Amino acid sequence: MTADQEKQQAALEAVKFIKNNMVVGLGTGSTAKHMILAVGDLVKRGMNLTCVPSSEATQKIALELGIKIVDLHEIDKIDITIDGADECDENFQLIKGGGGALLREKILAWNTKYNIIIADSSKAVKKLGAFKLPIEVIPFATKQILNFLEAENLQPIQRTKDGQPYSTDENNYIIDVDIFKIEDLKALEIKLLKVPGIVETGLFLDTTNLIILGNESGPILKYRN
Ligand SMILES: O=C[C@H](O)[C@H](O)[C@H](O)COP(=O)(O)O
Repeated sequence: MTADQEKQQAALEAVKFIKNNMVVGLGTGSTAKHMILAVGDLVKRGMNLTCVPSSEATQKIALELGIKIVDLHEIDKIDITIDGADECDENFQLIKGGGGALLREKILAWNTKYNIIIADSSKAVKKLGAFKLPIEVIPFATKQILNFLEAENLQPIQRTKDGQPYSTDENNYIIDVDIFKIEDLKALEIKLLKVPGIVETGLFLDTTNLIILGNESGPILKYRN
């Protein structure tokens, strides 16, 4: 089974949790794309769903499929959000934001009753951090934040695209840092979010309810108690 087949398998398993009349949060990325396609099929078959996209890219795909999209301010709470991850560990902690969508994704996750993460099996790790942690920052403060992260030994690298600073849907920049040696991720999160100009980090430490991993002999479902 290829990684992409595992992603699709996890996505198809996850959409089974979607029921009629739900408000559904749509994640971002290659795994989430399989899920959005499956949500499009549910809608075509007559299911009434209202969806909140986590990025401009996801919104575009969803609209092309005829999925009803609303802004977050138009609804109160999201029933279920299905999203991908760059890494997940055994404690339901995640690194997200490889595709730059971490800020809106985290806002959706925070405002969702039930969060499902879908991934191919390579995303499940013993310890987070082989994947660099994305941090979203305000452009005005980028230089000083890079200096701060350097002093913290986090080996910051500002993300670029076509030789220019990478810009998020919220017109911010991304700095990727190395957290592999960090033991206390909660303390790191608190420290980072205290820095003026750091808007959000790609650490999702306590929002996930269920992780679905693609697997050769059928999807693996890990429920958080
Ligand atoms: O910013 C991007 C998101 O956090 C994605 O969900 C994450 O990067 C995983 O993407 P993919 O499913 O393409 O590996």
